[in-house]
Amino acid sequence: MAIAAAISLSLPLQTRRFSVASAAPLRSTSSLHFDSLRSNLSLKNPNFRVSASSMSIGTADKISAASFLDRRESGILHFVKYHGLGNDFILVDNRDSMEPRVTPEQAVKLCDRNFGIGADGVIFAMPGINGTDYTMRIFNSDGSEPEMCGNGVRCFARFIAELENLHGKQSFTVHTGAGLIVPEIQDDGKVKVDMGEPILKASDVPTKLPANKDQAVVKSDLEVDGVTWSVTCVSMGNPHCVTFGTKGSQNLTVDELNLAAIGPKFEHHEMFPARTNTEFVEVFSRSHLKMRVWERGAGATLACGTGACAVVVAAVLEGRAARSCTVDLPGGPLEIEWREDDNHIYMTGPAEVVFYGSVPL
Ligand SMILES: N[C@@H](CCC[C@H](N)C(=O)O)C(=O)O
Repeated sequence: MAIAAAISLSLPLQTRRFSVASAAPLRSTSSLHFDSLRSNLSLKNPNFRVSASSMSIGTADKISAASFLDRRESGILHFVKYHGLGNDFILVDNRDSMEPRVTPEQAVKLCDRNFGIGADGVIFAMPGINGTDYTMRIFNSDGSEPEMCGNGVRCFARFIAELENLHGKQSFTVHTGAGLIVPEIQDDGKVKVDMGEPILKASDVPTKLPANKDQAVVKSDLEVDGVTWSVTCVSMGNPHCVTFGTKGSQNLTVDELNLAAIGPKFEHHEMFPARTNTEFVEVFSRSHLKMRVWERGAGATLACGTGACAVVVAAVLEGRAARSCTVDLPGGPLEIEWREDDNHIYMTGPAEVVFYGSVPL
């Protein structure tokens, strides 16, 4: 279900007033509709206020995504907010330029859940390079720029399908900091993504932990705050540290973890020169895993696509799971397959519109 909002924005500091009726995704039939949501919103205005007077179920007006985003008033950013299993992003149509329309500092403000739109990151749809159809760039909610985002690229695929007539084509190529990524929109609306090959060489992850299996770091000891964790390091273009628990312990119960306390200690650990995303994993069976994630640059999120891929790679390398798994995340499940024939990882999951909106920059 998509949530569509009718948003009235008044901009007291700039004495500008306009209203935006946000649109449902073109293919949606009915949606949760925020009626009379009125807000005073300005990213330049620290006194950001929102109040909702009523909420009802209804069929949202159908506005073309392309025409909505095509408005080019200067100083105004039109965006669509999407989520993939609760990992949420502000999608920006940047197809006319290789220069992001939002700076890292503005991204931090836009992502703020109290004073901004609220998101885990800002994603830019840009012209393709090196023969690809598109380029995807992303800023984390702390303003840093990661190489890749798995849930983000599923949202990106749905965003492109809304913006452009793909002439029945369901798949296209995307250049990212992690190389070539190929999403494919399935008939059920889910997106299956060829995420490429995992990188296991320690110095390329990167981690300073010494390699202990070929060039990889598998089931290695990592001391965090006086506790020895057992970790496997995997890059999906971006770095991941995967743990199934502390050294010699039984299966982890991930719901019991104090993620906010332990997560930052992994993220900023001296063994990870580019910081790291960290996945804490519980094994239900050889094809069913559960994880919680602390993301580099975003903190605890409801899902991480690259993280789920890294988890399956680590589980296979540690002999805990088969190559095809369902990975449960706080926001829902992802299907992950690490194929033996091409060494590529395939991730399948949903991507949904949350709302359309506009903000002054
Ligand atoms: N949530 C994303 C990963 C986003 C990037 C990450 N925070 C990083 O800095 O590497 C996903 O779904 O993969």
